[in-house]
Amino acid sequence: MSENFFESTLKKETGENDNILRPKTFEEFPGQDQVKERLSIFVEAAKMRDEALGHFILSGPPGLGKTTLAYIVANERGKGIKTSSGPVLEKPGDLAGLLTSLSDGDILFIDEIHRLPIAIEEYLYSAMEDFFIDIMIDQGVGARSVRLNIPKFTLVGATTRLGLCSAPLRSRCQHVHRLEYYSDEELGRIVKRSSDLINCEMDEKASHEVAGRSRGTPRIANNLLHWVRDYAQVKADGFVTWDLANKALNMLNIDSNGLDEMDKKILNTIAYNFDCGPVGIKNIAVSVGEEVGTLEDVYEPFLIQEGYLVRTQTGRVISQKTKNMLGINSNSSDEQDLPNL
Ligand SMILES: Nc1ncnc2c1ncn2[C@@H]1O[C@H](COP(=O)(O)OP(=O)(O)OP(=O)(O)O)[C@@H](O)[C@H]1O
Repeated sequence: MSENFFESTLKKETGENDNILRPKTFEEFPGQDQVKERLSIFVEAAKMRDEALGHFILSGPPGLGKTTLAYIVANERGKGIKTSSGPVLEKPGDLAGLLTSLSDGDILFIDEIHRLPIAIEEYLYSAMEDFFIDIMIDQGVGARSVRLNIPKFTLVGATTRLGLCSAPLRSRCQHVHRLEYYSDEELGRIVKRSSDLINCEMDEKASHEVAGRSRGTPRIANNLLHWVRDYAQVKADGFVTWDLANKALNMLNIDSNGLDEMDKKILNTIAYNFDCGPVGIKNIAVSVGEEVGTLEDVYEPFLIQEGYLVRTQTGRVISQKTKNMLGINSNSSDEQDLPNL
């Protein structure tokens, strides 16, 4: 397995099994209790008034369930859902096509909404507020504007970077819901549910091991579960014991804290190449050979949340917890001699 296991696993869906594993109701969705409660009240109220839900944004790191929650809201409201993503919508016509294909009350889910081109975003404003868009037809002297009325839809935007969503877009949304990393206990429930759905037998200790190494992220938990199942099938009789899960996960170079090779590379780089920081994200990206955006979206949030990394005004620094883990004595003048992770 490559050192970028988490990155690749976060960027794409697992494949055919993924839809089976996607919860379809709030009830089936462990974790994110506050967000779920707020959304279920929101849905219930819209149902009682027989209205479209107000527009809202789901923000948080990749793989935490933003898309899944949008589908659940549509399902619980009894309406349809169409999906697209910010970078895919290039021309106003793309957006017009999507909007006119909706029915009253449907959800339009736009992933990576912070990457919508500004011209498209401006079209979206009148659609969100007054349910029409003015489209320009032809160019030059023959150019004219045509008004298209569109159904009363609900925009659900998903973003990993709330800070990059424009103020006009945010102000047109009724709520912003922030998804947090899952606890090991919640991930344990997700692993149990998924293993039942894919007919993978495992003992409780094994499912806790998978949960504990999943960086608080259901998508990773599901992908690790598939790997552990493959391993147990090839190396044993298919039943996943703790020992087999442990061996399978060690093969992916994921440690017991859920840190993978890239996490360790980032922490080591700051510690040994940049004197524990502060160091700018661009320098880290060049040193570890990764894109700035991936570091910011995928790696940093978890490292910060778990207290390994601190973001300061002058750059990133490693925390005391990381120094302890690396065996770096804060007072030592010769840190280069100390062991790497
Ligand atoms: N609370 C949950 N319970 C069970 N499975 C979940 C939960 N949240 C997410 N998943 C699973 O994890 C996978 C990833 O979830 P989802 O696609 O909704 O994440 P996302 O936040 O939209 O990610 P991205 O930002 O990359 O688009 C889903 O296929 C689903 O099976």
